[in-house]
Amino acid sequence: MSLLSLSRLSVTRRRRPVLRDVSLDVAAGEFVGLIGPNGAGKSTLMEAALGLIPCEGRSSLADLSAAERARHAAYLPQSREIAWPVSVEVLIALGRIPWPGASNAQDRAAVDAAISRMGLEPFRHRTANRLSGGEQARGLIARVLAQETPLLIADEPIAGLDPAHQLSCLSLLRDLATEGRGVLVSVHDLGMAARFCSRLVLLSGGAVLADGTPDEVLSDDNLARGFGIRVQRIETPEGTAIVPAAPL
Ligand SMILES: Nc1ncnc2c1ncn2[C@@H]1O[C@H](COP(=O)(O)OP(=O)(O)OP(=O)(O)O)[C@@H](O)[C@H]1O
Repeated sequence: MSLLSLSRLSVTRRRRPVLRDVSLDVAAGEFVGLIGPNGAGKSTLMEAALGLIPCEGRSSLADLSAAERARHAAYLPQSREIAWPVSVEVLIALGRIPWPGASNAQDRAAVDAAISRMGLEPFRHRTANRLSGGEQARGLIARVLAQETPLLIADEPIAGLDPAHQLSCLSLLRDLATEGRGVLVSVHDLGMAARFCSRLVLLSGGAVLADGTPDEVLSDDNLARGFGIRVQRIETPEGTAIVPAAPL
């Protein structure tokens, strides 16, 4: 079942095309990683898919009302700004706004589960915007989880997280996909993308350069064309680690 369908999305910014004719589907059960160099159009693709910026082409989310869309897709933007000095618990509970008919018990269960999944119990009553950068990032991911949507779209969810939390965050997102959600993330760490995502989409210059399994997409040729780098591949018990070795 498709949870997101993008057909020929194009975005122009300051009269410059930054996304060109991108078509992409995310099905239930898929963990799709968007990769590509800085400025490739990853954030733009997510914003256009969610209807947050004007675009040409079609996103299936555009057919939904704002309320329906918020119950279908949760979004973690790249900016980690927390505007108000609310507690972590209240910040996460904001993810329940799309569910006005939910009982208090359902809301509490969703918030408690999100706090537990992101290891935020010690921070529950702390003021969210006075936490460290990584702790704030985990609070915002928990807010996305509390939204309990079939589709999760997260722009660089592991940016700013320490290695242990990077692993637990991607492992959690993979588990959610295995449970039948659809997950679309952007990620810069190619090794982590290869290890956790079921499918990768490589964007370059606003267009899709490659779309397939991590092995297919992370070929030497694609990495040279997409990122202008040569990589070293190291076999580990957890799979192949991909280390950027040198610019070409
Ligand atoms: N608000 C904006 N106004 C004008 N141009 C923009 C705006 N936001 C992004 N761009 C441009 O659009 C292009 C794509 O940006 P985008 O943020 O989507 O890239 P990205 O792949 O997410 O990059 P990064 O890996 O650095 O986060 C870039 O050239 C960027 O300069």
